[in-house]
Amino acid sequence: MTRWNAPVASGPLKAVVELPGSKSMTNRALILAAQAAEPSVLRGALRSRDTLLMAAALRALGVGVDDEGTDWRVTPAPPSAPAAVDCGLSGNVMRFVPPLAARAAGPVSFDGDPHARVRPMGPLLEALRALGVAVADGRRGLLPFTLAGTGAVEGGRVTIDASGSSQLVSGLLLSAPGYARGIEVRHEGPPVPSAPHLEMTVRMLRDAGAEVETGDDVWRVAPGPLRGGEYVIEPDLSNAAQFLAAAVVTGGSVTVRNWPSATVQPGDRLRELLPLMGGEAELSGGDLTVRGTGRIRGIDADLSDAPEVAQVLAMVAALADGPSRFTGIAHIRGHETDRLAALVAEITRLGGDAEELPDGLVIRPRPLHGGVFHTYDDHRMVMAAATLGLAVPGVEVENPGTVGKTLPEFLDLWTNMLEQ
Ligand SMILES: O=C(O)C1=C[C@@H](OP(=O)(O)O)[C@@H](O)[C@H](O)C1
Ligand SMILES: C=C(OP(=O)(O)O)C(=O)O
Repeated sequence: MTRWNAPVASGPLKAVVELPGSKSMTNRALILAAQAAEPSVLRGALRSRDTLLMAAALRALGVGVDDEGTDWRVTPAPPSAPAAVDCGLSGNVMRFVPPLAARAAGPVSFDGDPHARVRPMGPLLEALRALGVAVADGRRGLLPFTLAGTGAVEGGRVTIDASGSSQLVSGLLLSAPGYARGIEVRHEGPPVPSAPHLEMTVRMLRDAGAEVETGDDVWRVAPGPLRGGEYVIEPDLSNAAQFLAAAVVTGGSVTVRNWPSATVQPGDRLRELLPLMGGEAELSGGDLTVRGTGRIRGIDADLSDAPEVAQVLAMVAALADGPSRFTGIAHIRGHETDRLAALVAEITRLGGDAEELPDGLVIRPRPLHGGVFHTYDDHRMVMAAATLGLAVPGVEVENPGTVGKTLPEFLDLWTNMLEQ
């Protein structure tokens, strides 16, 4: 397995970064465009493992997807079977594709990377069963599984516990316009995380012409046609975390270009979170600039709305002048790896002091030293390690290529940021 020596910043950074498209928007646009009444084009689509797997899954179901370059063309078609879908390690693919594949007449099998086989799927599969779809899941509620649809899904009411992932709800909603009676999804259980991603699902469904009603832990999608057309994909703001954090860590300034002035992406919370940790954030002329002040402060933050930025913020916290507490993120134990355990293990390995909470972690800064930083096939562990490495010499990052999941150009962008 390859290792990458995370570069130390030689001083305060002054850099401008341009980021590729949002994974979550690209994957939603693909699923919606696949069901539309006419072809669509996605402008600024993200080319990464998770979006290419989504494109391949749709092609396996008979949808036309031309994923050359970053303007992707989708020619819709009713899902067809038999088909086999590789989910890789993508939560989007494993939760968004089955509700669409359920409409095919015949078997569609799903599998993924070894760790994908432990990510939560049960509530979604139970919901499909309740909607009349035959599901063969030998290891109940987990990958691999096979759906055997009849060519149509009746739809109707389901109640699920989506505390493990908001994607369990998003997946059901995104394909519901094609169900005979649409869907009503009710959540019962501990809070659903990642509210902005649910908002993204509702917005993108409505923009495509679906009728969606929302209430307290209940979502209704009416049956009806979706329109195709043009999807303009915003830059991935969750992937901005490490670049903007670099400004705070080095006491410099980093600008991310083309920051949307209004967005439902959870990464937009960086504008409020990084200032709490000692930076200053300014959105002007369509770009977001974060400036470090030379001081890094610990914080107490509920990250249930933005779990994707937890790992990078944990590294900033490990370099702060006081302790931090991050809560509301119990469910990230079910992400690409058990992210709470991984963060505690890696911070501790480098001499730090971190401890798991039932729903998060506490970090008490201590002088850190270099060493191998294990990344557990988790792209965001690589990005977090790079952030720490700016200030801690000798951080050797295991398997940096895993960034290909959402940002294949990460190492180039990082090096380029340091050389500006
Ligand atoms: O809907 C989406 O595109 C996502 C929802 C979130 O999942 P969780 O609700 O499991 O956190 C997020 O962490 C993931 O990266 C993408
Ligand atoms: C949790 C993540 O991804 P997913 O659930 O889409 O695999 C992520 O990208 O941080």
